[in-house]
Amino acid sequence: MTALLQLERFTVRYGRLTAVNDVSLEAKAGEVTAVIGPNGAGKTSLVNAVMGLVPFGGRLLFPQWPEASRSIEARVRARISLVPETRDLFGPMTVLDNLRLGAFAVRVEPRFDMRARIADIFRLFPRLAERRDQLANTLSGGERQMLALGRALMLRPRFLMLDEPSLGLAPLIVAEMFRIIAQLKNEGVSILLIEQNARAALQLSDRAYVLEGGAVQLEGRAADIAADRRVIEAYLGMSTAFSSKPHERQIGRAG
Ligand SMILES: Nc1ncnc2c1ncn2[C@@H]1O[C@H](COP(=O)(O)OP(=O)(O)OP(=O)(O)O)[C@@H](O)[C@H]1O
Repeated sequence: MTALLQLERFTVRYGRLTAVNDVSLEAKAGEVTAVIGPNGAGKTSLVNAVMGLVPFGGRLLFPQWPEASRSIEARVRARISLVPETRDLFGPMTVLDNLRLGAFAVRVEPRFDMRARIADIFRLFPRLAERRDQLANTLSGGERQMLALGRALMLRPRFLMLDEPSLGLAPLIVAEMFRIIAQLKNEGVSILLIEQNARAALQLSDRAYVLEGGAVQLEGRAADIAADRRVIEAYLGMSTAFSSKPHERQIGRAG
């Protein structure tokens, strides 16, 4: 399948600290590509640099949209979207206005229909519809994550990057979030998924990369990575968000 994103010897440095070291990675069309790894592995640095928010070394290519690697604006115009770990909502603005801003870059396109797009998002997240006039900074953690994802979807992204969509969410909301990511995948959105919740990420991914200390330690089909003894010991032993045993579930901040 065709690659949407190709990284070659991709490196991110902050002064003397190398956060991402010589990473080669490919994300293919129609697939979910997961990047898992512990705190400080370089996952956020990687995805922020791919979006153009942080400088990088090495090669970054969007083979289908060569112009997209030039600037953040060009990436957005190519309908590449990032939901950052920090959510970055416009706190003093309403849910509705945050969604409208998500389509800012494409609102002049022919046949653009703001109402239809907002209706799509509200179908996906009925909770947001109920809170359409509420200010973003008064939403719960789970609602904020829904709004951040909804805002990114206003672009109708062809390539969606999600940085820790389950972070800080209660187990039920985490399950809901992964259900929606699976639905987006079924609708044909190509996704780069950064996650610490390795079990859930590997379940819905096609390919996966394990990042540690800024470098790729393992890569392959998600099913093979999930069956790898080192991954089971390091990442899957305690990651039990979907465990059927309540006492094993992760304790998350209430959504
Ligand atoms: N702006 C920055 N300036 C200096 N160092 C940074 C900066 N951002 C990140 N780092 C460092 O780079 C390394 C990788 O951080 P990064 O946030 O990319 O990791 P991560 O895998 O996303 O971690 P987490 O899962 O905890 O979010 C860390 O050692 C971090 O302290």
